[in-house]
Amino acid sequence: MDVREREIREEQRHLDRVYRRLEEKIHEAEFLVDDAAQRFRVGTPGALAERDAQVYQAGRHLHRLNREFEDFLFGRIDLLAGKDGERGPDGAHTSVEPADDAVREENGERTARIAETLHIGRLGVLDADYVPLVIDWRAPAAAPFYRATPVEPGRVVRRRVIRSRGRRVLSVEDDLLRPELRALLDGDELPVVGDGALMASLGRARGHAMHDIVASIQAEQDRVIRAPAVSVTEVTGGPGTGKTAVALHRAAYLLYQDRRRYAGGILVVSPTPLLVSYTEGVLPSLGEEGQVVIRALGSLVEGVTADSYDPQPVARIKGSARMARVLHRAARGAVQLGEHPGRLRVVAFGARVELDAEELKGIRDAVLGGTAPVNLLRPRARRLLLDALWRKSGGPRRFPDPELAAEAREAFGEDVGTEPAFLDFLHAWWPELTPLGVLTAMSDPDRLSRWSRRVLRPGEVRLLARSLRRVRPDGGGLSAHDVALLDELRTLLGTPARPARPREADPLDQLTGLEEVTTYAERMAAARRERNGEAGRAAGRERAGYAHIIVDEAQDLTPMQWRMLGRRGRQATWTVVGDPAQSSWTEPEEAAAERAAALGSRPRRSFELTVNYRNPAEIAEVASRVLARAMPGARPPRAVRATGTRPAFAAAARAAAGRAGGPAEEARAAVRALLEEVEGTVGVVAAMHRREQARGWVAGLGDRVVALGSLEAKGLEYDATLVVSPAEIARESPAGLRTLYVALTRATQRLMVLSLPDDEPDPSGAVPALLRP
Ligand SMILES: Nc1ncnc2c1ncn2[C@@H]1O[C@H](COP(=O)(O)OP(=O)(O)OP(=O)(O)O)[C@@H](O)[C@H]1O
Repeated sequence: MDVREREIREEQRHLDRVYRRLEEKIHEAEFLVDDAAQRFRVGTPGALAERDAQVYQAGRHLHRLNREFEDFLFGRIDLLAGKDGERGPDGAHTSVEPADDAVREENGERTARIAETLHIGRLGVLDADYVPLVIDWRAPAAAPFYRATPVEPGRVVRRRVIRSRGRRVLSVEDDLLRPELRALLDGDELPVVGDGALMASLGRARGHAMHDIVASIQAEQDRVIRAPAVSVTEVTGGPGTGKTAVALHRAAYLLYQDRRRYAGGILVVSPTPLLVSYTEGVLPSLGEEGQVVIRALGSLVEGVTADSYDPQPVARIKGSARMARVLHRAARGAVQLGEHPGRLRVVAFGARVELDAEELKGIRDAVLGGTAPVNLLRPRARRLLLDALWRKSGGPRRFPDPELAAEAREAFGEDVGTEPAFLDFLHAWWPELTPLGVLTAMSDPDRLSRWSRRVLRPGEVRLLARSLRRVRPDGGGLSAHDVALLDELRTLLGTPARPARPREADPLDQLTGLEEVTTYAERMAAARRERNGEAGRAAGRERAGYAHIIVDEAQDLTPMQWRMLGRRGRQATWTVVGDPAQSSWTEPEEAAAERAAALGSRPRRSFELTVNYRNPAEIAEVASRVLARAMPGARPPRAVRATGTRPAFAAAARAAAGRAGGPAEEARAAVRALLEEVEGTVGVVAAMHRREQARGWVAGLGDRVVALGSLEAKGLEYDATLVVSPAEIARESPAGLRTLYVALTRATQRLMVLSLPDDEPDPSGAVPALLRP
């Protein structure tokens, strides 16, 4: 038997032991759950609450264990003896540094004994004697698995990544961190198998979902993941440096560290729904669900989902901080659009009393002088109307005594203020406004031009009004940029108080311990309701604020989007990841100001990721030519591997570019070639205006192929990418070159570029002008 097989067998033995122990735990948990009802009937209330909490934890645990993780156990470290003999709560020794006598000189050789072996997995498992069988990847004892490098190995001699499927160990890959040592494990020399797990995992074919990287997190990434959650953690790094992966692992780590603190919920914000569906499986695979909500920017407002894209010039207007002023005026202007008779007539003291248009306008202006949200100003409007009617009906004259006058005024308010004539008028004259109602009211160019005087230019007003005409009363036709406007309007309008409805049990609250008084049975019932779909809503329900907010692709947020996020994170700590070189937003200073306002004056901690794990060096090199044009002087991340294959170039003739369907034949031929070359996915990226065309090109080529507009490619990756017409993508907006840089950095194996005549491909190699050195 060769070394590899023997080592696989050994890990298999350990995995079998782990599963046997898990099964015991599952039985224990089942027993506790089944037994719950009886135990409610005995004991003091305090003891019951405690048991109740235990049962609840057991139920959660059971649920997680039953999900049969794909690779429950994925790592192992073999360690030298530590400086002190102390053990942490997970049963492992805590010392990071080796003991002074851990390494000895024997026969001229440096020799050491492996004193401790730890297995790392998705959950911690102790055996019946509290000896750790598996250490949770987030536990302090697991940190050396990620942190140790040959330069600073600490106690780690060998790091092993174990790949398994279900209960079967498939392979092991080792890194030797102290190659200078002769290390002995149980008297035998420590065997080393394979040549590193990172390379093995990077070379693997990709699917349509992102995978966790727990088995191969690198030291610079680990430092971000485990950074203490001081107020704002900022992470920058070029394409493929693992920013998204690191952000998601950080969410899991924070929950593990302090579940109670983050029970307030963690919000992860992604730029597009495509990126949400690409990444949403990662946290469940790390055993974290429920407390983390992943939302696209266009779905941050409850009950609203953006389903369309704005052309760049429109997006620029909608995203601009200037919109805050326009919306302020629109909210206050829209309240004047209600249809009403133009004057108010009531009967008081047996006579008719009337307020004419002029008087009403005076009152409205006075009400709007208040700073409260418009819908919340209605009680003030009511009061000022009644005051005016009281004066006009001669009330003050009738009651010279101030005390009597006050009483009479109150009675007057109760009589007149409840008359149907008055109530109908008030509802029409001070209508309750909805954000969507105001937004659609802005689609009238004359009105919009009034509301945006001296803020937007006439051309901008026309563009914006035209774009808003697409929004339907049911909320259809909204873009992600409209959603930020709706959110701003929601704040400007306010929500009037409604009669309280009985409170639904919120599954998130259950984890906070705030509802300690609820019984286990109630919580199980809530969980059942959730499974039945009632509370898909609950999990995704809008919260007033989050405990931690993670912003992915932060460079793309517009000022209005930062304002929307800021409102959700007043009390939150933040992790903000992004890459200025990939920004498709054109006014970075304006966005920086709103970003600073959203994050507040809290202390910041910044990290930079420097290694590109996605693109082979050959692709990274071509992309860096565009980076040099887009941001002269910017440094691209260092690609960690090479494939030996250079990007391929093809050119379509002028006739193809102008055809109704675009260069369909050429694109299909290119995709077919790429499908032959790679095992996994192929992404076709074209300028936004060719998005629909591009979908047509790939029709019928199978579900390994996806076609996207340039702005949709953010954050995604494919084994092979076909980029169609760099020149068109670059011309789309003032940030077009950066968008092109994004498109060129999506591939993990192969890149092909299809040029149109405008790309000015060089006649010999078809390399477009923008991509030539
Ligand atoms: N330590 C790692 N081990 C294995 N794979 C990794 C590691 N770090 C990153 N990767 C892989 O590299 C790819 C890029 O990661 P990710 O998408 O998180 O990068 P990014 O910085 O967000 O990129 P972009 O800025 O282009 O969106 C992913 O396939 C990810 O799984």
